[in-house]
Amino acid sequence: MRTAVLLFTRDLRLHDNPGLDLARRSAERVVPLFVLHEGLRFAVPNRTRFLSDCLADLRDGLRRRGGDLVIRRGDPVEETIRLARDQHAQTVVVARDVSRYAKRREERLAAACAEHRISLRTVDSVGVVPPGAVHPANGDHYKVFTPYWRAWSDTQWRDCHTVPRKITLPDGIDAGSLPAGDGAGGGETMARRRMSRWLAGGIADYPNRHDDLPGDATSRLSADLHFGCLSPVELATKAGAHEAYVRQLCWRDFHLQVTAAFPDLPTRDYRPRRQDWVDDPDALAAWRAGQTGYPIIDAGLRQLLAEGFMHNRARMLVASFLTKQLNVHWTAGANHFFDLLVDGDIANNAGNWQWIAGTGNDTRPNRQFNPLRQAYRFDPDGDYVRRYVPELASVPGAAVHEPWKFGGSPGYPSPLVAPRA
Ligand SMILES: Cc1cc2nc3c(=O)[nH]c(=O)nc-3n(C[C@H](O)[C@H](O)[C@H](O)COP(=O)(O)OP(=O)(O)OC[C@H]3O[C@@H](n4cnc5c(N)ncnc54)[C@H](O)[C@@H]3O)c2cc1C
Repeated sequence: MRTAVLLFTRDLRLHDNPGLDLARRSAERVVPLFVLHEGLRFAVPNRTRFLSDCLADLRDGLRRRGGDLVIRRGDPVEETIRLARDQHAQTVVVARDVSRYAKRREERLAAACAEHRISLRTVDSVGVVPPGAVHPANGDHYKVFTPYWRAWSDTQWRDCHTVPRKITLPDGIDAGSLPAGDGAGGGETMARRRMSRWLAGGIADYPNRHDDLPGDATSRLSADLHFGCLSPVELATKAGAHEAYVRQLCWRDFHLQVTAAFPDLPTRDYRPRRQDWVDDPDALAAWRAGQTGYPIIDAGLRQLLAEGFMHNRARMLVASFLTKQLNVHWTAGANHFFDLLVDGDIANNAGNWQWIAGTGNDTRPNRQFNPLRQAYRFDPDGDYVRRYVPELASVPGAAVHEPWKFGGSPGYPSPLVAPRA
């Protein structure tokens, strides 16, 4: 009987999983494996808690189908090869990914598999359209979103794979212990519930409400997509005619294909256009703590501290404030986001930070968001600010956006830089 080891990475689902489908087609016995690579920069508490839930849920789903999720700790390549050799596996399956870490893992896996005469098979599962599948005539990736969106919209998406009814694991494998979880809401089961609710409700209002800061009317599926608890192909297919929403999934693919072509995106300017960066540790510390004296900025940053999430509009405002008003380098802000976001994602985080900072794929690199105008527009009654900035909770209405106009509020700082109308 043939055996395949399926190395799960961030495709933690049974529905529409190309790796699982390929492993089952290439062998009668499948060893689903996840390797906890502890000490990685990626492994911050907010994400490891969510990941623990994802793994527990995946194990449950695999067990219900006769299989299991084998957990190992250590280097993913060494552990995969060790298990493949112990089980006399002929095949290892893994999903391709775009970060430098993932590419290096795949290269090392390919070398180790070749050394041990194991066949390595790779699949695409990270985006709707695989990175590199569409590219302009004169280059390997799209540098600007709109032409990418046109090309992306013209592609035929693959069909979704069905969920396997049965998975056969070789006998006698030690499944290993799950990391401790504490109910952070991760995992395919919860993700699919969130997706169903979203498709049946909120998505219809997305074009009108996606920027409604207090309304919190976006899908909140970013962490599910990041960990692959949801298939982006399935979500995009089901979202169908809701173009405004599908376009956001295309933005996700856009940053994936930029990162695939420029894996230094999280550390190096994509377009080194700016020399005016300022080293200001005090301003950076105030920004991180949500103590800038600009209520709309502080509300966003405090949402991040409290929830490990921030509304997209607030992400844009706080990033613009740091990089265009304080002139602090975008990597400082991106690192802070990456430390806290449950959906923290190399491609999306770096791609968006560079877009805002004017060093990335923006066609208008000098764009600045005026925090006051944006506050009145997207939080017209001040509810978002009052929710996250308790020092201002008793200030009624939109007056909350300019506390300096009524002499300030006890315990709330004055603005770090002079307000502009
Ligand atoms: C400075 C900054 C940093 C960001 N960092 C991240 C990050 O680390 N991880 C992350 O997933 N998103 C990031 N985003 C993009 C976006 O803010 C989040 O994806 C979104 O807020 C998640 O909420 P949602 O799932 O309710 O989004 P929805 O509005 O419901 O959008 C649906 C999905 O589309 C994708 N999407 C939406 N907006 C964008 C965008 N601008 N770029 C790429 N994909 C998008 C996401 O996968 C999202 O889940 C960042 C944006 C900015 C401005």
